[in-house]
Amino acid sequence: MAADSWAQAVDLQEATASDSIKSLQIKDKPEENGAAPKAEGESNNKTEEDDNEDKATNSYLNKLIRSSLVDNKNQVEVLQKDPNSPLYSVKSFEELRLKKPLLDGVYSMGFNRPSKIQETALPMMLAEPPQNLIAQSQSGTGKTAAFVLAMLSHVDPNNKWPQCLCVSPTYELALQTGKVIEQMGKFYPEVKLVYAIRGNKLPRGVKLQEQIVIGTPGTMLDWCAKFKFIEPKKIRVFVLDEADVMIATQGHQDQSIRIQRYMLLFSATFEESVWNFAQRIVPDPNIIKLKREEETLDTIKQYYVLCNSKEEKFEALCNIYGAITIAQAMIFCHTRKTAGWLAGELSREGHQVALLSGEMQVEQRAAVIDRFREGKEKVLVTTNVCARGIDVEQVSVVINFDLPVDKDGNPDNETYLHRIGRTGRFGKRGLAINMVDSKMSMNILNRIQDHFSESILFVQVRQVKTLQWSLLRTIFSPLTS
Ligand SMILES: Nc1ncnc2c1ncn2[C@@H]1O[C@H](COP(=O)(O)OP(=O)(O)OP(=O)(O)O)[C@@H](O)[C@H]1O
Repeated sequence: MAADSWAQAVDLQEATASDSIKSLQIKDKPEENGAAPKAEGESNNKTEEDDNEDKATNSYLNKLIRSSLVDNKNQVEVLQKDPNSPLYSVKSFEELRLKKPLLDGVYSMGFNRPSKIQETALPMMLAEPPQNLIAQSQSGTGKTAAFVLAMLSHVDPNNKWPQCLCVSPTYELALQTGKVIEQMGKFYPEVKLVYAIRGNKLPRGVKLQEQIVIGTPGTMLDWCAKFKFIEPKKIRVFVLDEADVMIATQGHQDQSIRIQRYMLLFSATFEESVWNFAQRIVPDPNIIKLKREEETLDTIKQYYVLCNSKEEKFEALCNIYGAITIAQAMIFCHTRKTAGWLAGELSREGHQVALLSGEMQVEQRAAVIDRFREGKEKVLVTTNVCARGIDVEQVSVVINFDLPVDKDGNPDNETYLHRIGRTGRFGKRGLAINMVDSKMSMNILNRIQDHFSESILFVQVRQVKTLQWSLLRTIFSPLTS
C-alpha cells in the first residue's frame, strides 16, 4: 500500500499495528542459505511441496545474488547513459585532463567513466586559477573521488609541507577518505598524506612534510592553531566534506574554520539556512545545487512497518533478519543506549552483529568498521555517527530502528537522506525500512515523506514470506528489467 494519505496511514496503524504484532513470532530461524522462515500458521512438518518450494527458492536466490553482484557493472553502464541519472556522463576521464598518474589511479580503482558530479565539478576544480565551489550531489555518486582528484591535482610534490586540508565530520570517514587518497594517488608516490585524527599524537614543534592532511575538525584546528603543525598561509586547497553538518555544528559559532584559500564544500544535503551561510563564507563560489526532488535516489526503495514499542520493533526485525542478511545491513538507532540494547538482544537471539557508537575507543571503532567492510559481520547496529559518508558496497538494506529527529524532536530530513544513502551506492539497488512505533513517529515519517515528495510504502510484517520476497526482488532485480 502506498501511504499516500497520511491520515489514512495513521488510522491504519491504529487498526492493524497491535493485530499484526501478534504474528511477529518467528516459527523457524532463517536457514544459512537465506531461505525464508515460515510465516505464522504454517506447519513445521515439511511436505514434498514445501521441499520443492525451498529448492526453487534457493536456486532462485542464488541466481539473484549472483546476478546482483556480477551485473552491477552493467547497471552502472546503463545509468551512465541515462541523462536523468546522477551517474550520467558524456565525457571520459581523459577529457577531464587529469595528470597521467592520477588517470592511472582512477582506472586502477575500476572507474570507467566519471559520474555527473565528477564530470561537472572537476573542470571547475582543476581550472587555473582555482575557483571556489559549493557542490551538492546525491549520496554515493562519487563526490569523494571528485575532491580527492582536485587535491591531488593541486599539490606540488616538490614542496614538503601541507598544501591541502580535508576535514571530515567523523573519525571513520576521515580514515575512509584517506584510503581513497592513498588508492587514487598510488601512482603518484611523491605525494604524501597524514591523518589529523584522535590518537595520532605528534611531538610538539614537528614540521609536517606531507602535502595532504585529512582529519576531523577538533584535531585539525589543534594542529593549525594550537600546535602550529600546519601553516594556514601555505594551504592551497581546503575541502570541507559533509560541509553542511560541519557548518551547522562548527561554522556558525567558530569562525576559525574559515581559511581564505581555494575552498571546496561538498555534501548530499544543504539545508536552506546552511546553504545561505555557506555562500556567505565562500567568496564567489561556483555552485552545483540539486532541486529538492532530485535529492533522493530512485534506486533506493523505501518502506515502513508499524509496531507498538521498542520490543515489537525488535520482533519485527527478527522476522526480516533472514532477508536483510543476504547481503549486509546497517541499523540506525537514535541513542547509544538503544544501539547497545539492540545489539545485545540480537546477539542473544544468536545473530552475529557489530556495534559502533561514539563512546567507543577509536581503535575499537576502526576495527569494527574494518570487519564490517570485510563482511565478517553482516549487520552493523549504529547511531548517527555512521549516518554520513560510510561507503560499504555490499550494504543492501538500511533500517531506521528509530527515525532521525533533531534535538527538538522534529524530523531530521538531512540525516534521513544520509542514513538511507548508505545503501544504493553508485548505481546499486538498495532498500530502506523505517520502523514506526507511535503516532509521533508516524507523524515524523509523514513529514519526511512530504519533505522529499517521496512515497514510503507500507509493508505488513505479518506477511513475513511476502516481505522477504519483496525485499529480495527489490534488492536483486536488475535495473533494466
Ligand atoms: N566514476 C566512478 N566509476 C565507478 N565507481 C565510482 C566512480 N566514482 C566513485 N565510485 C564509487 O562509488 C562509491 C560511492 O562514491 P563516494 O563514496 O565518493 O560517494 P559520495 O558521493 O561521496 O557519497 P556520500 O554522499 O555518501 O558521502 C565508492 O565505492 C566509489 O569507489
